[in-house]
Amino acid sequence: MAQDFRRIDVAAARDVMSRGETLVLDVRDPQSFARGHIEGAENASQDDMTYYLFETPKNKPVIVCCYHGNSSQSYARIFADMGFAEVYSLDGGYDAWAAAERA
Ligand SMILES: O=S(=O)([O-])[S-]
Repeated sequence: MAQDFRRIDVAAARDVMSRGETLVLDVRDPQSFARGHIEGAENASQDDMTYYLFETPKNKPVIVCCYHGNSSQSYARIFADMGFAEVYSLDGGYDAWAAAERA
């Protein structure tokens, strides 16, 4: 049975990223991404998803980030359904990440 994705907060996302190579996929629009993003994140449109789904090793942790943590869950589910072992959706999205950075 496919693993489900997990929702994580900013602190937990930082923990995952600190463990090593993690694919952080930011699914926001390019302008928002250009204004600020999680260091090392890749900006992915819906059209880019096939590439990431097929070119990313299934054992690499994937964190999906959107604006507020809603649409990222749909993307995270796709990765989980495709057999990725560790898939996360960032709760609160980039808004929460940026707020934590400012704190
Ligand atoms: O607004 S959103 O969190 O669904 S991208």
